[in-house]
Amino acid sequence: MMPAPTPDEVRAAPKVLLHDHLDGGLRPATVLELARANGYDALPADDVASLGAWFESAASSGSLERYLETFAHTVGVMQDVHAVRRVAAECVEDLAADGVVYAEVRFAPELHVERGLALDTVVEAVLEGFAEGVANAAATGRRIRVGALLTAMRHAARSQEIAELAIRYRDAGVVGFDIAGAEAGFPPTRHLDAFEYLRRENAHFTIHAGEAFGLPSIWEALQWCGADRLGHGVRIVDDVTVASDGSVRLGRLAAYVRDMRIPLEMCPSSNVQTGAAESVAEHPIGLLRRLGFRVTVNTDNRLMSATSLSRELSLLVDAFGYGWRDLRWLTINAMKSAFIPFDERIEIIEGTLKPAYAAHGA
Ligand SMILES: O=c1[nH]cnc2c1ncn2[C@@H]1O[C@H](CO)[C@@H](O)[C@H]1O
Ligand SMILES: [Zn+2]
Repeated sequence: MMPAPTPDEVRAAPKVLLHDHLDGGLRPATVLELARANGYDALPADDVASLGAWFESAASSGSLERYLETFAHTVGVMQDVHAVRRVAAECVEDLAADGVVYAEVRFAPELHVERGLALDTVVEAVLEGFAEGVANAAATGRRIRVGALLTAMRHAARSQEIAELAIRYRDAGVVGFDIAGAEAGFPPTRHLDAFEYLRRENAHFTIHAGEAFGLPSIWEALQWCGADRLGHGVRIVDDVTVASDGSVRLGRLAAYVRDMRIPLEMCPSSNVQTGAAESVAEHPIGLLRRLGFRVTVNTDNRLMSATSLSRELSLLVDAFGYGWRDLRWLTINAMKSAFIPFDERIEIIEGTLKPAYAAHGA
């Protein structure tokens, strides 16, 4: 038996992150500083430790709707170019320090226009911040590549506009599109026009589905909207039957997801906080990985879950006894599922990921 990967080793290993929200990953100290600088006076705590603890506990309500309420305070301090750019730069620095070599970071431009910013300005500020973060990381010897995903809010009606924005910036660092927000009552087909437009533009998108609502949401996301990947997708297990003798039967939707290698952007800690999973040990990721679904591991919101990608992976090492081969498989799954061009994905897999995991015997 190979020794289990330690938290330090997992942090040092190159990792790939597909599902991380910019407005869910601020440093608590930055939230405080920006609030002071912008006159945002609604923060629930006024020191770094209590504010960090507040986010994690307020987000652990067992409901997605209550979890999402905590974003009022991060979005609240991200309403000017300086703040947005700073948060984006720090995000990349933090991911690079955690050993992430490729990340797709998402945000909803429409949430950052309360004080008059134009949508284009928000996107440009984020992209500039990413470039700054990449340069700062390089100065400390860490190489990371970052792409942006533009998110439209599913309860709102701006998805077509946001999809057009994603296409406008596709050659400047935006690699895809997403919808997020409360899932129950807001099915993906509400935004069918935007998805059809993106498909005509040969663009990529993922859809938050199967997190706080079940199979119909996943089915619409794939079969009506044409999503390339699923944000979370945990409820796909509702279409998997495990008999008492251990034999497994997949329903038609689960079979489609596995057969078509649809990437599942799974976020263990976030799912426990919103009640989508009972605990990390009982997270469907264990079963889905065993069955060979294209599982990827993600952070969702590092601030609200007080986590990092290496921590999420280490939680799985503890819960499921994952070793280096499992970590390599999850990481390569994620890189294969990225929205950048095929040749660039292969280069990261062959040039960076495989050699590093081979050094651990995987
Ligand atoms: O796990 C999630 N499920 C659904 N929506 C989410 C999740 N995490 C964050 N957001 C929503 O996405 C917006 C843009 O980043 C956030 O403001 C939050 O409202
Ligand atoms: Zn999410």
